[in-house]
This record gives sequence, structure tokens and C-alpha cells, in this order.
Amino acid sequence: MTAENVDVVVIGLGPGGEALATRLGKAGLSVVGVDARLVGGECPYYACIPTKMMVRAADALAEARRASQLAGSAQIQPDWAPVVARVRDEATADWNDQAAIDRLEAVGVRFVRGFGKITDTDEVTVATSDGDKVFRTRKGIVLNPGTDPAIPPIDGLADTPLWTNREAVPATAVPSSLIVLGGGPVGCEFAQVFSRFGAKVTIVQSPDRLLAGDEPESSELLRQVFERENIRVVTGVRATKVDYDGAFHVSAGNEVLSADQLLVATGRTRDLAALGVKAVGIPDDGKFITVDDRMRAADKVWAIGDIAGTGAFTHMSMYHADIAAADILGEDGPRAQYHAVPHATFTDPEVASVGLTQAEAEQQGVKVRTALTKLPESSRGFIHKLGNDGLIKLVEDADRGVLVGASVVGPGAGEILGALVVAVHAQVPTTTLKGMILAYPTFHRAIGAALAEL
Ligand SMILES: Cc1cc2nc3c(=O)[nH]c(=O)nc-3n(C[C@H](O)[C@H](O)[C@H](O)COP(=O)(O)OP(=O)(O)OC[C@H]3O[C@@H](n4cnc5c(N)ncnc54)[C@H](O)[C@@H]3O)c2cc1C
Ligand SMILES: NC(=O)c1ccc[n+]([C@@H]2O[C@H](COP(=O)([O-])OP(=O)(O)OC[C@H]3O[C@@H](n4cnc5c(N)ncnc54)[C@H](O)[C@@H]3O)[C@@H](O)[C@H]2O)c1
Repeated sequence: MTAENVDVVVIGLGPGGEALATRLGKAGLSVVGVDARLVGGECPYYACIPTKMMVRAADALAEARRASQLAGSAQIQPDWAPVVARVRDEATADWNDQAAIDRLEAVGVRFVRGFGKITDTDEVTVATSDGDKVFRTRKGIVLNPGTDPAIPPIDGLADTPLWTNREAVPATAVPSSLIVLGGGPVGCEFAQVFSRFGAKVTIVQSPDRLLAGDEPESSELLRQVFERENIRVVTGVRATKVDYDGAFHVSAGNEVLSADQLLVATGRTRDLAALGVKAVGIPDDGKFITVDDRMRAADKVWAIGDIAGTGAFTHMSMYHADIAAADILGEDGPRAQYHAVPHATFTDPEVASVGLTQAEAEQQGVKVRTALTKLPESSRGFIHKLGNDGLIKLVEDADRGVLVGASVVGPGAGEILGALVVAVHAQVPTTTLKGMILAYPTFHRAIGAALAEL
């Protein structure tokens, strides 16, 4: 088969791949963007955007329920139909990516729908509905394949009509009861959404706490809020068997949990062998592709996004895209650094953090000093009253006198975190931070209270 010569092929057009292809196209390179599914990847169609629309709706219900104690009587009749309509019409255009394809083509990028595989050094073969297309690349190949939901090998699970995020996002009805397998960000966000819309929800999480990558204090606070909202949280237990007879029956620990629906949110996976990475010397038996600080994975091969293993977030994929694009264009761009990576889980309260947790800092041999303040004890927390659950925890490198990590739980925690991202990123001395004037009465003013404890 004759190969077409192009400058760059981008395999997988997640948020990073789409941004990178756009930038290279604008710079005048001949770029082929390949995606087997939808241009934009998981985030706009099955993840960040539609789930945060669901969260927005669920939060509106929670605030309306709080009104009766703060502002008078409010009649609430949850209705999933507006959520279904927003997700279908506003977030995903009914899971149609034509607008994204048009945007790419407008900057000269050629889009090919199909499954891309590296078949030789500098060569990509795309399996399309019209047969294979082969491209030879002058400048290189960028891998942005993202991840699929991982389905754990639990006896009886595989053949059931389980949900992952890809079925939960387009769901047109709220199940009356739901078991959520996995208490990470995906599991926690969906659990609270469906619970607030009326489902009886149980989370089964194998580690001993929710959001196991966050601070233990954040996990514990979220568990308290969830239990207060009648979400059952079962931790330290692994599901061993699933039976389906029209309802799901999950054996976990000493009990069998039953529910109408099962949502599997136990992490993500990608088959590297199917991507053909071995052809360019990249091991294909791991979970991630190792990259350097310019996102280089092999000679003339770059890997960006979740697959690089530096944090599975849209902002990370976009960050990688900028760095790899600059390298491909021969620009002297910044190198990747990861000492101040932020993330927010959009539960209510939100759980957000940047940099190292206390445990991570201690593992790295940092002489750690920590401080913790509770938001209900702040003026703004006192005023806010219902829904004021929250905390701010700071992790300081006591020798250097700078913050190396911070966590915020609370209303708008992802926004409050912004100030702490600046502090950790720029390594602002703690003494300088202590001199800041923080507006009264804001939630972020509690950062000052935490700093005073250091
Ligand atoms: C439910 C949920 C909620 C989330 N919420 C947030 C959030 O609020 N904030 C946040 O920052 N992150 C969130 N994330 C994570 C976020 O979705 C990902 O980190 C983000 O999509 C970046 O992924 P990526 O760029 O690596 O690729 P992806 O978005 O996974 O896209 C990869 C693309 O590559 C394609 N592809 C793969 N292999 C091939 C191949 N061989 N050939 C052709 N095409 C291929 C796929 O079809 C896909 O379109 C969430 C994730 C989930 C599951
Ligand atoms: N707001 C956000 O930024 C956001 C939201 C959702 C997802 N994400 C990203 O997407 C990725 C995937 O999220 P996720 O929540 O699916 O994965 P995760 O790996 O973060 O959490 C899954 C949890 O399920 C547990 N688990 C695994 N197998 C289990 C089993 N058999 N039974 C019970 N528990 C089990 C894991 O130990 C883990 O604690 C994450 O890396 C996250 O960064 C980000």
C-alpha cells in the first residue's frame, strides 16, 4: 500500500491532541489527526463537561433543600429531564463531533476517523471503515490515546449490563438504587449526583477511604457528608462476585449488596500493544508511556495526556500539548515540571489539592510542618452555615520555608485553591504569604488562619 507523506500524525484527539494538532496546523505543518471515537476525547462527551453539568444540577437541588432552613419554604421535585437535555444538547451535541472536526479542518488539519497504530519507525497505519490508510511522518508521531474505563476481573461482572462513565453520562433515567464500585473522583462525583436525584447509593471502595490519593482529612470529611446525605460508604472491601438477575447482587466482604444498577468506577486502562508502540522501542506491557520533560517518548515520538502517567486531568493533557508542540516546532519552550499539579473533585463540598500530600512529602524526606483549619470556624463558614463543611490543610517544607502542598475542602474549593497553586508553583516564602491581606469575609481568608498555625 502506498504511504502518504505528512509532517505529523496525532493518534488520539483528546483535549491535548486536539489542541496540539490545532497549533501545528496553524503553524503551517501538514498534520493528520486520527481518532477512533470522538474528536475531543473523553472530557467533552463522557467526562468533565457533562458530569459537571450533572453536578451543577445536583448542587442546585441541595441548595434548594437548604433554603427551607435559611430562607423559607421551597418545594423541590427533582427532575432528571433538564439534565438529560443539557448533556445531550449543550455538552455533547448528541455525541456528535462535527463542530470539532470543522475547527480542525479550518486550520488545515486533516481528520481521519479510525484506529491508529504505529507500524514502523515514522509510520502510522489507520484502520478506517474504508480500509487501511498509511502515513509516513517527516517530523514525528504524537500519542494522545487517553484511557478506557477499566473493568476489574470480578467473577460474574463482565457479562452484566453494568455502567461505566460512558453509560452513566447518557443515562436517561435515575436508577432507584445504585452500587458504585470505586470511590475515586469518578465514583464520588456520580454517587452524589444520583443520590441527590433520588437513587439509594452505596459506594464500595477497596482502599480504607474515599479519594485515596487526597489527604486523609479530606477523605474523612467527605465520608461524613456522604453518610449524612444517606450515601452508604463501604471501605476496605473488595467486591468478589457479581450476580445479575434483573438487579445486581454484589458480594463484598461479609454481605451481598443489591441494587438496580451498578456503576464501575475503578480506574482506567489503555492497551499499549494495540497502539504498536513496540515498533518504536517503547515497552507495551505497562500502564503508561515514560516521557521526558519535553514529552518525548522515543526518537520523533511524543506522548501526552493520561497516558504519560503524570495525572489524569484535562489541564494536564493541555499542559503537555503546549510543551510537545513547542518541541516539534523547534521552539525553546518551557520544560514540564510537576511540583504544583492541582486537581479538584467536584463533590459538594469540593475536594481540591495541589502539590504533595503530607504523606508524599514525608516519603520524599521533606521535613514537614502542617497546619489545618476548619471552614465552619471561619467567619464566612459561620455565615454560610448549611453546606459549610470544609477545611484547609497546608504542607510546608520547614527547612525551605515554602509550601509544597495544600488541600482545600469546601464550597468552591477548586476556586479557593487558586491562591495556593500560586504559592506552591512559585515557591513563595511562607513568611511572605503570612503578610497577605485577605478579603473579609471570604472562604479564602481561611488560608490566613491556616498559615498562622504553621
Ligand atoms: C467521569 C470522568 C470525569 C472527569 N472529570 C474531570 C474533570 O472534572 N477535570 C479534569 O481535569 N479531568 C477530568 N477527567 C479526566 C479527563 O477526562 C482526562 O484526563 C482527559 O480527557 C484527558 O485525556 P487525554 O487527553 O489523555 O485523552 P482522552 O480524553 O481519553 O482522549 C483520547 C482519545 O484518543 C482516542 N484513541 C485512543 N486510542 C486511539 C487509537 N489507537 N487510534 C485512534 N484514536 C484513539 C480515543 O477515542 C479518544 O477520543 C474525568 C474523567 C472521567 C472518566
Ligand atoms: N474532577 C476531576 O479532576 C476528575 C474527575 C473524575 C476523574 N478524574 C480522573 O480520572 C481518573 C479515573 O478516575 P477513577 O475514579 O475511575 O479512578 P481512581 O483510580 O482514581 O479511583 C478508583 C478507586 O477504585 C478503587 N478500586 C479499584 N478496584 C476496585 C474494586 N474491585 N472494588 C472496589 N474499589 C476498587 C481503587 O483502589 C481506587 O481507589 C483519575 O485518575 C482521575 O484523576 C478526574
